[in-house]
Amino acid sequence: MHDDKAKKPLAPLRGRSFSWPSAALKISLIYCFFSLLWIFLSDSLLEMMVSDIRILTFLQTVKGFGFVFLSTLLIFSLTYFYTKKMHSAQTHLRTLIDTIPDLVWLKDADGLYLGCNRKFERLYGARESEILGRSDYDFVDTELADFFRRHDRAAMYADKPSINEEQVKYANDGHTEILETIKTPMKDESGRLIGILGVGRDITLRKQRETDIKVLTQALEQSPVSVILTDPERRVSFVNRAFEDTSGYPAHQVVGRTMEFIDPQSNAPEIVEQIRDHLAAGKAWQGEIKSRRQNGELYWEYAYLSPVQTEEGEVSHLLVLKEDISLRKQQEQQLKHQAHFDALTELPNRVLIMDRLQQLIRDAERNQEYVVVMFLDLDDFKKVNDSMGHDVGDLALIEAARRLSGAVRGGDSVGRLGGDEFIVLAGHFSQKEDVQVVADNILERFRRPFDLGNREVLLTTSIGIAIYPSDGDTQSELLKNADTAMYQSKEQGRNRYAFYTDALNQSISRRLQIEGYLRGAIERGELMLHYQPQYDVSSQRVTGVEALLRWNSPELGQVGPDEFIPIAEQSGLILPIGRFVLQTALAAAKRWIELDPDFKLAVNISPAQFRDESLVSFLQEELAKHQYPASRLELEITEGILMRGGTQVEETLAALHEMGVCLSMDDFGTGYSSLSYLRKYPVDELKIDRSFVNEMTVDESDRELVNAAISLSRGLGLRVVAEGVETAEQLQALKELECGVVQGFWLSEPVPQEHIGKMLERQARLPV
Ligand SMILES: Nc1nc2c(ncn2[C@@H]2O[C@H](COP(=O)(O)O[C@H]3[C@@H](O)[C@H](n4cnc5c(=O)[nH]c(N)nc54)O[C@@H]3COP(=O)(O)O)[C@@H](O)[C@H]2O)c(=O)[nH]1
Repeated sequence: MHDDKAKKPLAPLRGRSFSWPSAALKISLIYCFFSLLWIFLSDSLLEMMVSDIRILTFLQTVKGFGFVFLSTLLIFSLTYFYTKKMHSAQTHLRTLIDTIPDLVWLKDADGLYLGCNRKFERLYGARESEILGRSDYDFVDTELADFFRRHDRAAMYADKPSINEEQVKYANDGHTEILETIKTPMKDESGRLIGILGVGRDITLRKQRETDIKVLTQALEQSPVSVILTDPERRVSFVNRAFEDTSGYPAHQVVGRTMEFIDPQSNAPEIVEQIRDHLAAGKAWQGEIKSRRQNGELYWEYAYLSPVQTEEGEVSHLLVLKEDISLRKQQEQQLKHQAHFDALTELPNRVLIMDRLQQLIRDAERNQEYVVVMFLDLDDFKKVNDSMGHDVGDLALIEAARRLSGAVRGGDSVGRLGGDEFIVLAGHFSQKEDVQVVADNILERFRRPFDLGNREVLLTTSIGIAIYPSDGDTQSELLKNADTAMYQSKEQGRNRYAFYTDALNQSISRRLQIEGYLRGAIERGELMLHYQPQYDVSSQRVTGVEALLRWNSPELGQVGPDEFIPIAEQSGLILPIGRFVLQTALAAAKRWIELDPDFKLAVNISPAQFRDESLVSFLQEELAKHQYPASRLELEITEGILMRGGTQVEETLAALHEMGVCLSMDDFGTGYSSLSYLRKYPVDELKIDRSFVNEMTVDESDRELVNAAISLSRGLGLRVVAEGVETAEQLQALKELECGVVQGFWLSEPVPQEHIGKMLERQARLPV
């Protein structure tokens, strides 16, 4: 391999004469032929023509000069002709080598450059003449030069062309290329190895494309979306892993087979048709479809079907992308369900019920029928929730929903509006009277106690009924009016139903008006207190007063507390109002207690105030602020508060008692008048309701009841106050029954604050 000849550098590619031997031979032979011809012909001819030896000698000399001249001319012509021909052949070859976009070089067996083309010059940043006779080690780092050398040798040893890839950096401008290099061992005519011819082709772009295709293939393969590629006849040529995983079909079972993209059995015919039409027209289609897994299970997919076109516009493939959207569909279903159904009871919620009502109204309008809207509210549900906990409250709501659903006909709807409010919609009534049957049926079902976590609780419902078209012709109007009627049934004593009426509507409007104007009445200074004196029967002196709230509304005029206090109760306004009353009354009574240390201030406390957990601390603060003795304050509470009972009520009562605040049971005799409350709770006073006092002089039984109340109080050591004394006879009768304290219009109506001071100052006595 390493022979001496091979080591000798060959002429560079530029200027090398690869046809020189044959051209030289041709010239020599032609010259030889013509010379010999000349010699033979010219001498014979001269000898034939000239006999004179001198002339012959002269002519031969001339002929010799002529021969030299002609042969010189011939040699020049031939050399010129062949040199020109060779040069042009070389130039062509050179141009060819320099023009091809590949790198071309020739190295001897020792790795010394024998020639290279222009592109190669750029690689090493040197002229060919500077490269010749030098090796790669003179131009690139050792590692790369070793690499080149290794591959050169491999090709030479193998004695056949070898291909390898290499990355090179051009010395002229620093850019890099990936080359596919073909190294071919070069031999001379005798078959001796001269060296190695290298051709390096820039495959950077091809490589980049290959990488791109690889990445794309990997991306398709790893894509979470199912990818299917088919030919125009729907024969599958590729499916990715997501397709296999989602559909359950392994690739080998589908590739090569014809595939339908949509299952006509599971999808709407119009969708199937749409897809077929689109694809037939060479158009893309996208949308939701139902697909079937290999195991037969149906699932939702979002599909994108698109014809793939060649540059010429021919459909070469169909690309199908599909995403499993079953989970999203399921969530959508859930959301839809949540948007329309109550999570606890599974009943339709307000949105759906309003929708159904609208539908019922439309049907009823067409068929000249009635639609019934029943608004239901569970009575005392709050009590269940508060006393037994929300979990039990939830059980009660579920059971109520079950009972309501069982009480209506198949086509009727039961819904939950929220909290303990339900709605029943019943259509197709031809006469209003039938409505009562449904309402009675519902009430009947609530008569049985609810079994709530090992406790039996009686939970009734109040129903308000509005009927289309007489009570409204829109859903919202009917619902509002049914709600209004429901309040009416609550007020009428609960566990009953009430029909909506116009009068009812008016009373509700008034109620709403009052509530509206009552808001901010304190801040606007519209509320004030009057005080009604209470007289001690034995001393005949004013011993105390009852604080009574007055509201002078600029818009509504004087509104009585018996009208606005219940509204304040229901709207929650009673809390700030109640605080205002206590603060104002304590501020006024502070002066009165200075005039009479035994003076007693009575203030009405409503149930909502009593449920307010800050009542005790508020009172403590106010009593301290006004330096008013707790024992001189009396809170008038109704039996209702005690009836509701519960831990909070008991704790508040105990705390008030502890503070020394007196408790008076107001309106005694009108409610259940359960004597057990008097034993159970720390009550200090009974206030006999004015309805008994009013009648006691005309009705013996009322007199007896008053007598009984007084005796009971005496027996239990309680103070007794008779209210509503309107006549001298009534006062006399109470005196006879030895009633302790009296109060009433005959003695004094509720009066402004300044009157009380004057009364106390002049030590006003009972009118005789
Ligand atoms: N929670 C609060 N309730 C209050 C407050 N102020 C008043 N009220 C309650 O409103 C109801 C109506 O009160 P009012 O119109 O003030 O009537 C009181 C007296 O004016 C009336 N009364 C007194 N004597 C007579 C009489 O001889 N005849 C007659 N027809 N009425 C009379 O009785 C009402 C006082 O009743 P009572 O409270 O039961 O002692 C009423 O229920 C008030 O409690 C308040 O600030 N907070």
